[in-house]
Amino acid sequence: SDRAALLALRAAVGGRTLLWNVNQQSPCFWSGVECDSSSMVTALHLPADGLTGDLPTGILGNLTQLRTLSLRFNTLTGQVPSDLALCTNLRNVYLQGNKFSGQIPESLFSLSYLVRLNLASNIFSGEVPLAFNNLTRLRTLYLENNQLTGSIPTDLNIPKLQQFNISNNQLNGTIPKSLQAFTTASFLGTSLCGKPLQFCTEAINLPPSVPPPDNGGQSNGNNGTNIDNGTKKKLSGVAIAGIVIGSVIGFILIALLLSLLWRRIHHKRGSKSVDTYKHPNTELLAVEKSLAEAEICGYSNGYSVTTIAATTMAGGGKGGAAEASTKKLVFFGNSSKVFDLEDLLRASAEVLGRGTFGTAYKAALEMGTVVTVKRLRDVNVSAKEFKEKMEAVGAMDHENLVPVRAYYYSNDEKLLIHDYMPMGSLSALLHGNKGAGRTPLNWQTRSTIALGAARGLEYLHSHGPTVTHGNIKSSNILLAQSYEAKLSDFGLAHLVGPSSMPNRVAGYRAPEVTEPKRVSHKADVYSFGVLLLELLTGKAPTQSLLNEEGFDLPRWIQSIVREEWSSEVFDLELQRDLTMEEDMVKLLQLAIDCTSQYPDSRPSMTEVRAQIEELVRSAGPKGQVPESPDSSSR
Ligand SMILES: Nc1ncnc2c1ncn2[C@@H]1O[C@H](COP(=O)(O)OP(=O)(O)OP(=O)(O)O)[C@@H](O)[C@H]1O
Repeated sequence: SDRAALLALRAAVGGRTLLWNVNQQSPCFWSGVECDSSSMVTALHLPADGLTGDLPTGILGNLTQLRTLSLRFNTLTGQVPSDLALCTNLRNVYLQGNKFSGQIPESLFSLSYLVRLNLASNIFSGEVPLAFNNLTRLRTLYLENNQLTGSIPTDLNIPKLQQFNISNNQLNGTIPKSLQAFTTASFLGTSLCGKPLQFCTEAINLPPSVPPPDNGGQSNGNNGTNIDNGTKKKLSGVAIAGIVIGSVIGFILIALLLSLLWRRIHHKRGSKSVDTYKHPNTELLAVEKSLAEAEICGYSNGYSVTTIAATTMAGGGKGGAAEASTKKLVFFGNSSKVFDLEDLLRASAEVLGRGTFGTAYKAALEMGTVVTVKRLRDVNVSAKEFKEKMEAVGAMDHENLVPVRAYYYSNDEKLLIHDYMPMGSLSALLHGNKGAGRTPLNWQTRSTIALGAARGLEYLHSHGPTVTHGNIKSSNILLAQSYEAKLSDFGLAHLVGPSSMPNRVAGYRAPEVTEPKRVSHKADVYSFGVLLLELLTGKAPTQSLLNEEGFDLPRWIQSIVREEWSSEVFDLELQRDLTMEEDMVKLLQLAIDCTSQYPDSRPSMTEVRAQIEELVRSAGPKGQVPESPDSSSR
């Protein structure tokens, strides 16, 4: 009967647009249809599928196992069919962006499992029913952009409601107590009054016992003015005193700040680069100490600026500058040899950070080229093996990989030269700057980043079962303009010994991986799944270092969503636009599949890439890649 119901639906509203293969006996393979193990339809996702016309009664009610119904952004008209009440398992109903009319359907109020209901941007009219109180599990209710009238019932109380919007309706009266915790954004474009809105007029809240104005025929406005005048006179004295005291305190504070600043500058001039010794990172401390001993050329962005020579060969290493002059940088493939080792050694360099394999520097060459130099440590392989591994790495060429330009090998120094990515890493973007200047990362940006990273990893895997990344994590996803993701550090996991794998990688590592040099495709998929969870939740799996009990992102997600999908898991920046929630839930499900305990249950990167591509394509203006932000605002 599920199959018959779907065919009836297609005949009624989607004859030309739903391209289902009706020769297939099971509807479970039709696009937008999901089934359970007994082939009962559990989800119907037909967003923006060109469905038009009235939805007849007698169709949806047959889908008794339906949990999710998404018909958003079509042109469906008329009333929502009353037999929806028969779909008692419904959790999620997304009907926004259609032309449904009439009262808010009664049929919804018997759906006691309902968690999400989106009726926004339709033509629903009439009053807001008190029967919403029946929906004791409802967490999301969107009713904005309709034609609802009257006031919201004072006794309205939906106990679990977390997301609510009723903006742009013709509502008036007072906001009920149970909704007062929502922000003004939930009530814009209405004539509602009371907390949290600030524009309630006194007249509405005046108790009937307030005595009439004693100026007889004068209007309320005049009365208000009289009261105001009295208050103003009293306040102005207090205000003046406040301004005077405030100014004096302000003046003293500014004077104190200036004197502190003057002392600091004076102190710095007297003792050169004292700050470099304050860095909490011990390796930086050592490097910076050697920099201070060598030659400090300047100080910018809080990082020491010196030359690569000072940090590597000329910094007292056993290899020394003499060895450097006899060795050469080895460039890859078509990379034009625009600089040589001498240029690199003379380049001014900033420490970018210390990673699993060594320290990364940003090096600005005299000719203007900017590159990243990674100074590898704990690489105990022969020159021949190093050369072979590097050649394999250098042969990888894909737009979602950070290009490796060249390498340098001597007994004491191993350097890797990459293109510098000025937009930094995904890790910095997600977890850095949480303050006022932060640019929120919306769904479109996050899904675009996920897609780029998936394509890069799929490309690596396409070179055979032994070619893996081995260290997928957010600091190894670097960003080019337009948030195009590029994987860095590929192939390095095969060069270092187990001792070099610090605990912080553990949050991404698949449970079966015991030897970091042996990471399978499916182990990469696990790490990629953790990365997706990080993108969706905004939480770093590496938090295990800060928390004694550890923070296993996949386990945490599973504990929350086992019963029913919960929007709590999504990063707050994603929760601002829940119109894409359905897609977010799909990506969440994909991430859960990737982080399955058993490698064989995880999808391949080709499947993962294809699914993310589908999500990006269905997001808003078809698959558009977001604009890169103005660099000055970063
Ligand atoms: N090509 C690059 N362009 C811009 N920033 C980079 C580049 N390569 C690395 N970085 C940044 O420099 C810092 C140190 O990088 P590095 O790769 O050494 O360590 P990591 O990514 O934290 O750990 P791991 O060594 O395990 O990959 C990181 O914040 C990284 O994002």
